[in-house]
Amino acid sequence: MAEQHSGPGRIEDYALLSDLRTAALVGLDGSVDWLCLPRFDSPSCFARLLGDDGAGRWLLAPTGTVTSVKRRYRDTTLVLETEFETVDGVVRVIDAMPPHTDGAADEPRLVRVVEGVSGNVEMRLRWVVRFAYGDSTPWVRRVNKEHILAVAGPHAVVLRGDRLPYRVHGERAHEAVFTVDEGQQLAWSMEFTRNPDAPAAAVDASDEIARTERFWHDWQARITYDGPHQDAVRRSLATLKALTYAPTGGIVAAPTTSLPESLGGERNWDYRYCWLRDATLTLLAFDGFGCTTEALAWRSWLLRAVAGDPADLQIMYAIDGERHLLEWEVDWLPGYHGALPVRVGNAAFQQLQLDVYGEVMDALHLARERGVEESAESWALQRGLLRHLEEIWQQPDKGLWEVRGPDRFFTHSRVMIWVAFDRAVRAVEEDGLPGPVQRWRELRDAVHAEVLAKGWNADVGAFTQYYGGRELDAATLLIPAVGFLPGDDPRVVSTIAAVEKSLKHGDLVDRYTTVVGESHVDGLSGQEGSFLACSFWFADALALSGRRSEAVAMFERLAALANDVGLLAEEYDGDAGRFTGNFPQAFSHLALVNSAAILFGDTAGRHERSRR
Ligand SMILES: OC[C@H]1O[C@H](O[C@H]2O[C@H](CO)[C@@H](O)[C@H](O)[C@H]2O)[C@H](O)[C@@H](O)[C@@H]1O
Repeated sequence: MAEQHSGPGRIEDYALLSDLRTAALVGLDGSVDWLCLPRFDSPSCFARLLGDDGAGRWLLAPTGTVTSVKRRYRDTTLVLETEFETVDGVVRVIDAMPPHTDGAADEPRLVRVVEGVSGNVEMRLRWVVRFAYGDSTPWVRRVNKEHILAVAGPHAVVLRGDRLPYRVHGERAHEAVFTVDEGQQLAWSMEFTRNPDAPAAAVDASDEIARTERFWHDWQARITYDGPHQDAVRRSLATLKALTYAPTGGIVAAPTTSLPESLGGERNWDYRYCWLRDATLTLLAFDGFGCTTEALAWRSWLLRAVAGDPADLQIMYAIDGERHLLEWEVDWLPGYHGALPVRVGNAAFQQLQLDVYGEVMDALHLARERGVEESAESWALQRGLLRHLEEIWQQPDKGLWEVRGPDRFFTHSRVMIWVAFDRAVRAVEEDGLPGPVQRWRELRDAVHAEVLAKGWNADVGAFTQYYGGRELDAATLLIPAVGFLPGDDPRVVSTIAAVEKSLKHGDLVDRYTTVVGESHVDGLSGQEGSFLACSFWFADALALSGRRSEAVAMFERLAALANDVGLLAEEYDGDAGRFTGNFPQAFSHLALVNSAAILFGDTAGRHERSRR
């Protein structure tokens, strides 16, 4: 009984399911501890991840002692198999969320099947539904022999299955205990419904699992990568696809909120939104591996989201393009192992982060280079963005790390402003698109000179985090990757050495220093884990500076940090040997695939072409 009421597992204990509209996290203990319905950014119906049993969960696991658990996705798909070994035998739980396909009028559904592999194993199904991030206990009733309905206000789910649970005396929970014999198969499905009085008809769980498997196999067949580390690259690409909201093409940074960047700390953020930075980099990753459809879908999303006045550009939007992501604290949830606050919404939507202009221009430029035809609307949008950038580029900003401290002239932001004007010039020179190329050339050259004069600090021997400062920032490792300077430029080589000395611990690289009393640049207390994307960027910078074999070895060690099913969180706490931050995170996975492209693909040419 104690286990039933305990808190969530380690972050690395979770596996991801997604139907391309929302996602679930399933623990090694067989418990679905996170699910928001019907969208990634909807309120949760299972939130044990940020609390305990009372915040909602769906457990399906042996009642007795489990002697070992093995887990895997079927091939490169998102059909998850968890095998529990007990003294009485072995059972396999199969979990899947059938993907939404274009135009289908289906609703999100989670399918769970248990198969008896050997012996006779007693299982417990415990179903605790709490809507509104654990705040709303539904009215649960057995409508007929086939289904149970849980309803509270606007939220409703239907549970169907071979062994429906009963209300546990004295608890707001439902349970079924039953034995699964060798060769036996039992199935359940839980579906979101907008019409509790007439929910959609029952489905066949095996068919739904087969459909899910087929979808992911077909999707993987489009990936063109045939280099080394296929498993890691394909799992990362599938994870990025799984974070895509199919109805609009928007991409969430992660499916979770408030998994802490430092265990027990306050650096807890809601990532269930579409950042232009993260989404743009994801687009590049997709496009580099043959997923042009996703690239086009994202470009349409961008055109819709940014439509209107370029001065209104935000750095992030909701997955449907909604602009207001007001941040609030869920004060009734205890947080992941006590890490408070739990936040919903993200105040960063109002920040000025100038790097975003460079990322958008770079992504659309590379898409053109790879044969994605430019559209009139898309080029008009880019010209509008550049017009606005011409007016604001001399302002300080919050930088790519979205600091909550004062605005500064962050070196990385300034480099990315250069990227924006550089790609504009090249659109005219190389692709024949119309525009005021001479003005853009002058701006490009002015920013370049400014960064070399103010971002480079000869005393420190590095490009610093912001003009006039002495602190370092791993984002400066991107300088060769975007073509601002060649990888073998002495200032780049020296910056790599400085980052190595101050921000790198083993293979793990911090974003910047968070030592209290030093910089306070981010305006937050406490420290954080090392940022996995920065760790991959370090490997990229090594490769681009000519140290390829070291880079490959580092890439391999970093890729090995993924959990048993190939997933990466935002950060890694090297001391605790644990994942921290939201999970799985697009930034980390796209850094992995971009590194693979640099190390094992033909993308190196991109950097050559980008040099001035
Ligand atoms: O750590 C402080 C900031 O953390 C979040 O931002 C980070 O995640 C974003 C999404 O992956 C990424 O685009 C950004 O570069 C990261 O710093 C959070 O969203 C911010 O509100 C917070 O200030």
